[in-house]
Amino acid sequence: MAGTDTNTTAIEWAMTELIRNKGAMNKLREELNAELSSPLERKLPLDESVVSRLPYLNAIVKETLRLHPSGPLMLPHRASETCEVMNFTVPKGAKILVNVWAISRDPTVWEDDPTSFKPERFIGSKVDFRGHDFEFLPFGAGRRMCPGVPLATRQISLILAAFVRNFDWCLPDGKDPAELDMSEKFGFTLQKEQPLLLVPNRYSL
Ligand code: HEM
Repeated sequence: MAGTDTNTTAIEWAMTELIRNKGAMNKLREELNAELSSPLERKLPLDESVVSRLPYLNAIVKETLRLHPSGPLMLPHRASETCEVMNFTVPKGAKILVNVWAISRDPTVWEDDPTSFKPERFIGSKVDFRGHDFEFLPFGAGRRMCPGVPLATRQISLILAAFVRNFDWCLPDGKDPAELDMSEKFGFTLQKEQPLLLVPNRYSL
């Protein structure tokens, strides 16, 4: 998959959700202001060492990848042997696609309003995208899992933090965020059908 479309798609969906969910945007801004409060930190550009101190930002990245996994069907796998999975026979050589998109919204696993953007569900939760929690597999699992996880999560987090720390964002022409088109374009990566267009206004404390 590699990391250009995947990362930019994730950032676009995260900003879309933050514009629609003002409470989450404000909470992230509060976390950034509180954590990066020293006069020196306010002046310096963000670096990756801050990411581990920003739990709400981490939760936003996870919640974005839950609702909008950049690789909705992972990459195709092939069964090396015939095997049984939950009473289904998977014949040797079958091509396997894992529907990560559907698993991430499954109401039997994600009980609290699974189609809503709620980063709070990951606060205090041990569910992570390291491939051990099968209800949440935006980067796959096992030997062919995405090797770009550390780079992807740092890049996405840092870019989002810089966007929200330095700018107030709104939609052009006073458009109401509730009316944003959330249609998805299914493909190799899960892009927004209508690209997100936002207007930045400089913000400083
Ligand atoms: C939001 C960001 C990203 C997401 C959601 C993502 C997701 C995925 C997924 C689902 C797979 C298939 C895993 C499987 O089939 O088990 C994959 C494979 C892969 N990804 Fe990523 N990826 C992202 C970013 C990156 C980045 C930044 C890089 C590298 C710089 C990268 C490099 C790769 C490579 C090389 C593979 C193939 C691994 C293999 O087949 O052994 N990805 N990725």
